[in-house]
Amino acid sequence: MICPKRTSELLDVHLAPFKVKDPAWEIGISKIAGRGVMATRNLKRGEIIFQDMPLLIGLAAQEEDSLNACSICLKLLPDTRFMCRQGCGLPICSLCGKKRQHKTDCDMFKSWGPNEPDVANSVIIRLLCVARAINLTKDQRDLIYCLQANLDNNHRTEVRNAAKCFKNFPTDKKLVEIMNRTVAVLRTNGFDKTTDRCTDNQEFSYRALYPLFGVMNHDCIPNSYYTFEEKTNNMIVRAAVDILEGEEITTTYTKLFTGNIARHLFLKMKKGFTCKCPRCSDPTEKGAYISGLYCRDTNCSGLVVPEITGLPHPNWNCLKCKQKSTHAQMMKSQDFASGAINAKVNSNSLRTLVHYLNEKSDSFIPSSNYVVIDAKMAVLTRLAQGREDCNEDLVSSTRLRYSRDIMQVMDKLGLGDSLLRTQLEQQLHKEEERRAKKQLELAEKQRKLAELEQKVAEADKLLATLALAEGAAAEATAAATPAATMQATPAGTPAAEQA
Ligand SMILES: C[S@@+](CC[C@H](N)C(=O)[O-])C[C@H]1O[C@@H](n2cnc3c(N)ncnc32)[C@H](O)[C@@H]1O
Repeated sequence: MICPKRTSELLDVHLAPFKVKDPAWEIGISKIAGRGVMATRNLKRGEIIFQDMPLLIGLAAQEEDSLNACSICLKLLPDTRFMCRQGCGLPICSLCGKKRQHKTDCDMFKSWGPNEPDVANSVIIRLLCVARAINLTKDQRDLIYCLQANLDNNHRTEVRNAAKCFKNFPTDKKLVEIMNRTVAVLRTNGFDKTTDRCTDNQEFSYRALYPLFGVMNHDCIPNSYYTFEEKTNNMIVRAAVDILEGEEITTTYTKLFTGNIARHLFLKMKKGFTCKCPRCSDPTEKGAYISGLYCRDTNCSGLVVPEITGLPHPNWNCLKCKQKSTHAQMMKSQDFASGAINAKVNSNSLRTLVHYLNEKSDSFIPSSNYVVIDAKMAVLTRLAQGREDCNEDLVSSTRLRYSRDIMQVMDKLGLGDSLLRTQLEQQLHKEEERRAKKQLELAEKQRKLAELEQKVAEADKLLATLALAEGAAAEATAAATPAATMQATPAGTPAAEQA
């Protein structure tokens, strides 16, 4: 492990633009693993702990990504004529084509001679983030070397494959070593294909190295969360809960709503370690039962959860009847449920999906299971994009119900603040406001109706009084008419008709 002091010195240089008198963090020896980021004072939930900026950033350009995105601003471009005309093999927008960073990238790749410079090649575009390490300053390069690099047999493959796409790829051992090391550092500490960010529903697909963030260790219930500044891509890390002075500041490397086994496998395979946090040591995951499935015994209504063994295929136990099941048996149930729900998630009808989740899925999978949570998240995302085939009442009740369901899971897990919680709270708030406004409008309508009804009643009363008065007047007139007049009227013709 490189000493925390040297790491701090290099980080100070990197983070000079954000220098503050009394930083809330320092690099220290971690109880979790190697170095870690520690709180230098008590921190309140929501407080900014630090800002970080990318030392390296570039398009992820993975196979499933569209390649027509600018290699500088990372924004999606029209899907024709987006390649640089200078022959470097990089996609670029008209604004960024004039920037210094592009000139540096373009000169470097041009000198390597891409085989087909006019054709977007994912291997070349993906390499850019790594190759940019060559043009960093010595301090910046030292910082890369200072970060942990999990070296496996595969870490040289990326550069080896990229070399085949150029005519004059560097053979200088030092340059190739810098790139190979950068690949390993990016894999250990970086982001790849982040799905955390999107603008106008367009997902950013980039890989990046945020060095201070790279020193943060993982916890399945992290005590911090991050957001990004749109224009600069800078990262802002905040306290998710109150943090005490001296406590380690942790982040999560995995999705939060995955079960113990899936997280264990991901961390083992991708990050090379086994997490021993309290959530990973609790078969119920703090009572959230995210991996929970129904007992295979049809007479038992218990939930079955995996044993904590650290093995990828543990046995499962029913918490009620204590019956044991094999991993393969429980995976059959999970696969069946995942298949059924995902088929509905991928179908076109949002109404059908909501109906399925509300009325059907509970009969074969507990609502706490991650596949149900994922499906509810998918519904909320689709609702945020438009109403689709749902009427206003269904949209409103679904938003309220699913946001509350997901927040309940977060509370059970003990998750503090996060971007997701903020978004859910905003949705709930908006929905509650909308409902309150609708109720006010309804009350106003009822008030007006009551007012009208009262007016009608008063009018009726007035008419009745008038009618009475007219009747009385007619009677009085009749009574006052002299007998002579009556006699002068021809026989059989009422006086009124005459008039
Ligand atoms: C991004 S680095 C974290 C900083 C690292 N501790 C250091 O000294 O530079 C990621 C590596 O730290 C270790 N690590 C992080 N979180 C861990 C955890 N919860 N349990 C065990 N090892 C962990 C693993 O070796 C992982 O590959």
